[in-house]
Amino acid sequence: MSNAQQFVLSVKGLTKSYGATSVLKGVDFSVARGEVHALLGGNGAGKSTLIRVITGSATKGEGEIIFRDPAGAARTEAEGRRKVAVVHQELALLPHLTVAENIALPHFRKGFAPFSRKGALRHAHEALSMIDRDFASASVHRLVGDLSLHEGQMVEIARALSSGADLLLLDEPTANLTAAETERLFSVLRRLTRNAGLSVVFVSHRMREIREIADVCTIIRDGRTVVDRVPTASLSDAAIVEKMGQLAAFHSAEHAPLARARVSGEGLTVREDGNELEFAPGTIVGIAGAPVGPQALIDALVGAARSKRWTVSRAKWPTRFSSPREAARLGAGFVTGDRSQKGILHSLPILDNVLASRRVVRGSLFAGASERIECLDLLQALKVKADSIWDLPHTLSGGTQQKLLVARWLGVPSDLLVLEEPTRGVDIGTKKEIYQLIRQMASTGTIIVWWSTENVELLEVCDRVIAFDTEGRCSGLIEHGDLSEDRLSELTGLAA
Ligand SMILES: Nc1ncnc2c1ncn2[C@@H]1O[C@H](COP(=O)(O)OP(=O)(O)OP(=O)(O)O)[C@@H](O)[C@H]1O
Repeated sequence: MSNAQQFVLSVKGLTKSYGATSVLKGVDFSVARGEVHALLGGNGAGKSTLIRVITGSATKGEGEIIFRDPAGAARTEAEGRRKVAVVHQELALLPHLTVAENIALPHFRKGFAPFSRKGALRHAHEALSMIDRDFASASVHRLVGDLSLHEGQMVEIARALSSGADLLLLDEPTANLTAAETERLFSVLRRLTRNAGLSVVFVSHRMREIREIADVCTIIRDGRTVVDRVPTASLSDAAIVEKMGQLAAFHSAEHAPLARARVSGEGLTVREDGNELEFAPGTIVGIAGAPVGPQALIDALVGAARSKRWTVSRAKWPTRFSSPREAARLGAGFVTGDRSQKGILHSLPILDNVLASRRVVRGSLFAGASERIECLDLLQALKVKADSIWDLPHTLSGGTQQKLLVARWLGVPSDLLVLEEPTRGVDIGTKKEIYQLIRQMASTGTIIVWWSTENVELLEVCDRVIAFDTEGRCSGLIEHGDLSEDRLSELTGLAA
């Protein structure tokens, strides 16, 4: 078999434009059988667009896409695409169907195979058990619409893993997973690539995960391939960031001091049965652990709680906010981790997306000329490149949409800002800049509550971390000096 025939996928000179915007300008990308291949690049570089063109959900411009079977023979594009499974950045599940139906349905789409409920249940159970046996037993009958974002992500991954595809395209699959789930996913990927010859394309901005799982990498920058199939181990972090065009941002923020001057003012106390936590003004408080515990606390802090588990205590604040709107108006801001369903206003332009929280806080409804300037300043602070502030958010890449959610709260005077995975999908350079912007907010007295599934991020950013165990109980409070990944794993019950 020639070298080229070992590639399950070869893309050559691929171009793609949206109207006048040229997004892919001649991309080369080859994936060999049995490898995990990291597809890297800054926000807006063209990674998701490349995936969409490969899977056929977007049309291509120039160039060729060749799929090959295990014997090295070329397949037609239609045949090749049938052997590709994809996990997109945003969930693509059918909310009115059960978990089992969502996982099994693609297997019943060919020919006249009748749908078998029993077969679907068995198939879904086996698929989910690859990542989490307990979750498999507890979830197969549930409606997808009732799942949390994190649970939905597991279903989506299980569906791809069990699809029988030759090639898996995973676009930031670990964004909503805990460290333990990510580890389990990685061990399944290792097994399937080694034993079954599966090929995996892994898109991520998490350097540690890239190094842990990917044998080779390709880097795209501004729609062109700048690094083509290079062993990941042969490139340092700085070299990767440099190739992505972000070295300046990476270095300028890398050594930012954590220490901030003490801020005077009123803090915040939260209570549940037997627990009392005090948040001093200007502190960055991390939250770690499986979602059930952090979610209950966050819901109470932002006025979204259904249960009465946590109460909040601060002058002029009620013990329980009646709604997120009341919380925002009283000075409690929130960046949701569910970008697509709860964050982005899909039918409103970028301008309204950026100014949404200001409008709620100020009670204003109309965009004036000053708002446009404010919006452009905020976009500049986060280096958002948009053709026009009147464009809809779907014209922006996933990481860039995430920046809009963070921009919403920059400069809004808040006593508390709650962030759920605020750097989800954000590239390495911009991540560092967001850390800096949030530190600046903390230095003006805002209490920051930062939930992340990425332990290294908690270590880098937070003054203290509240840990929750897998049952959702508060299991400890760790000060910055005592923070370590081992300590976090111990208290959360999740492997680092
Ligand atoms: N439907 C669209 N119309 C116009 N421009 C688009 C559209 N979809 C994507 N783009 C543009 O294409 C470029 C590449 O976007 P893409 O989503 O492929 O980037 P990415 O590398 O996946 O980024 P990220 O890391 O943020 O997910 C961006 O500049 C984006 O604004």
